[in-house]
Amino acid sequence: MGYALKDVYFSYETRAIFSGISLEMQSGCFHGILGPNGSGKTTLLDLIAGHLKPENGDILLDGRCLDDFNANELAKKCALVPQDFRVNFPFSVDQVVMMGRYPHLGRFSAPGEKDRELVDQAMAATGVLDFSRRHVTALSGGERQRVVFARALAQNPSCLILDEATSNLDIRHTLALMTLAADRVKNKGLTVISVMQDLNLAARFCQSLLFLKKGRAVAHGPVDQVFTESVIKEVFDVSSRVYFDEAIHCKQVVFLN
Ligand SMILES: Nc1ncnc2c1ncn2[C@@H]1O[C@H](COP(=O)(O)OP(=O)(O)OP(=O)(O)O)[C@@H](O)[C@H]1O
Repeated sequence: MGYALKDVYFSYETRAIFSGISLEMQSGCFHGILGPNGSGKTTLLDLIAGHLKPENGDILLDGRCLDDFNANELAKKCALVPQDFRVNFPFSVDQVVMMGRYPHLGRFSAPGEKDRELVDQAMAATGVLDFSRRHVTALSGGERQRVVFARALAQNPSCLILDEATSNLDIRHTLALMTLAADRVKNKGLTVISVMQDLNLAARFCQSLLFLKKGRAVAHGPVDQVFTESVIKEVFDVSSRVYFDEAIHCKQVVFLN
């Protein structure tokens, strides 16, 4: 189970982004999506999160067409951490993270003890507890990104969709959040689908990689099979050396251009 795209077409007005893409992303796995700027990565995430609708073709989640889920059902299953999150209203950090619980609350019910507990756990895991009373409008980019990550964790989804979710984070917080996501994949069966710009981070934390170029899946499969110099050359037009790094037990790349 997981996501299946079947012959999906999508355009922004007259600009075709996907012209019949088909692929599967298994549940309980850490998937990375890589590709040059403009290759369709964010568009793909918006399609699988149900924010955009395909013109043609189907997107299935656990065997069920996305169109058949209502917004609340989908929000219980998937949480998206977008590339850029801005709010103009001065909500506190705590309030924003609690928003992750809204899909789980009854229509007129207030958050209960369990909701509070999940919010506190999510804030602790992302290191935002120290500034939980501050306004999100007054945070740095990296602090705000961790708050949005915490909101997604509080949502307690079976699928976490990350759009360059660590792009503003320092290396310590980047490694901490990637490790947290990978641990939940391993121990709790979470599915993670993450757009990443950093190839080495992707090779280290993902189990499966999808390389997109101009809306086409150039390579898709286990890291060991698709993380190669020839795929990187074809997708990014950059020469590289891929090697196995003994210190972290995974493939890594250095760029030669
Ligand atoms: N709302 C929109 N209207 C029209 N064109 C759009 C819109 N959003 C994105 N595009 C175009 O669609 C293409 C794919 O965009 P997308 O954001 O999916 O790329 P991406 O791979 O995520 O890029 P990046 O690495 O720069 O974030 C780009 O050429 C972009 O200019």
